[in-house]
Amino acid sequence: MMTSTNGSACTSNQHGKKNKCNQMLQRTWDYLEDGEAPGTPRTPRTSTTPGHEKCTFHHDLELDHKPPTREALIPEMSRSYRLLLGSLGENPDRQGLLKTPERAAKAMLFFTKGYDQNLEEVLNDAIFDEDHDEMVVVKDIEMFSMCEHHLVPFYGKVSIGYLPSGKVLGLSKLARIVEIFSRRLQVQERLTKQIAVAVLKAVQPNGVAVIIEGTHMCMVMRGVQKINSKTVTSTMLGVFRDDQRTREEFLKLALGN
Ligand SMILES: Nc1nc2c(ncn2[C@@H]2O[C@H](COP(=O)(O)OP(=O)(O)OP(=O)(O)O)[C@@H](O)[C@H]2O)c(=O)[nH]1
Repeated sequence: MMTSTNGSACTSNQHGKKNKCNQMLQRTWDYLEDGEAPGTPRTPRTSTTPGHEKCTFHHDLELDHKPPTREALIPEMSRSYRLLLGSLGENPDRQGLLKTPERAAKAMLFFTKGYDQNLEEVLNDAIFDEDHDEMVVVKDIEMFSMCEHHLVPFYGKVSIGYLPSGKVLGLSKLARIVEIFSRRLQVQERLTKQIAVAVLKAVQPNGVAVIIEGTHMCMVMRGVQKINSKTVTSTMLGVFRDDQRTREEFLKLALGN
């Protein structure tokens, strides 16, 4: 993990592109104003259950806030895994498999625990006023997610950069943002964008850049079985999108050894 300060970092002011950057950021802000959590499907909230107003998990699933906790899902999930074992021709009552449905249910809840987190709670107000307007990069953040097409893992590393505009974010919070959105059923492209938009929402910087390098087990263990293939996705917002030098500096810092 690193924070990089480089005297040659460019800002939107230096390159006279502030208006263009602002337009880009404004479009992203318009997008944010529609949704409570970045990337959350814009479905109408149906529940008024007190205490669950910010519950993106139930929002995502369009449930009416029942059951009240994710743990309450375990019995039904366990029953589903038991059926699955039977479908595989296994005997779910044999000694080695007796607790497997419940273990599998708990594991799946862990793999998708991001549904139960929201940005505000995770940030915990660790946003600091700071007169620092040069690039901050945290690179090689480990990421584990679940492919929404095959329900198998994809994993890799995430690098995040932003150009502060009066506020900086606690460094660990960048990694926590990765956890919120990776611990869900995902596609890599959406994950990349959600992370970038969350950083934008948190500190309203002059720009955000996110790059993810992922290995998809659905392409490794099955299907096309290409064990060395890697998928690289990026999202560039604000000055990172508009200014080539800024983008190049980020890529050098994020991808360089
Ligand atoms: N764009 C994108 N595609 C993904 C991601 N994860 C998995 N996929 C792809 O989703 C596609 C699903 O294709 P289908 O043809 O419906 O499913 P399939 O028969 O299992 O496909 P194969 O994997 O080619 O065997 C595959 O091409 C996967 O590689 C992701 O994060 N982003």
